[in-house]
Amino acid sequence: MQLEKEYEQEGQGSFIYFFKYRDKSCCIDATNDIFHEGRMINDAENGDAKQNCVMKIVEVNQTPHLCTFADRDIAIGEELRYDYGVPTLPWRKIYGQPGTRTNNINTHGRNLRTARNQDKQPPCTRKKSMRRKEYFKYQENITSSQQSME
Ligand SMILES: C[S@@+](CC[C@H](N)C(=O)[O-])C[C@H]1O[C@@H](n2cnc3c(N)ncnc32)[C@H](O)[C@@H]1O
Repeated sequence: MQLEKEYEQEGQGSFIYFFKYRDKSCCIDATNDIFHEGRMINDAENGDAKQNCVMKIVEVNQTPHLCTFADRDIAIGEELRYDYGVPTLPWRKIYGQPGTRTNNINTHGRNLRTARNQDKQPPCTRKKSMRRKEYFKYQENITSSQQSME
């Protein structure tokens, strides 16, 4: 929680996923993760037409993994969204969609400033941080190595 506040103060946005696993409270901090695209998935409340994924904890070799599953057909170019499970998220108030449900698995995002910025710009077109530039470079490398294998 302390770390989350620090990130918030630094304007990093929120990439911490809280969940319960075998009766323990756990969290995965993807703030400095540049490789896993799951960290880019946005929030939409269950029942909202924009919600198209669910996040599940899948145990593999006694280690919990966060896995995202589509829960309906998703069109090409459609933004992925699952229910973060927190009724009080600031953007839900901004958009006049006060949360009424919770799946009780995480508490992403309390960054009102970021949420307001995102209201103005699509999620992936915000000013790129160094981490994100590195990520795109990584993606380019993968694509070019795939092409050279073909
Ligand atoms: C796990 S990140 C998702 C990726 C983020 N959209 C990005 O581009 O870096 C969580 C942050 O995304 C933003 N966010 C997620 N869902 C949102 C929504 N429905 N409306 C506005 N902002 C949202 C909030 O700033 C939140 O702290």
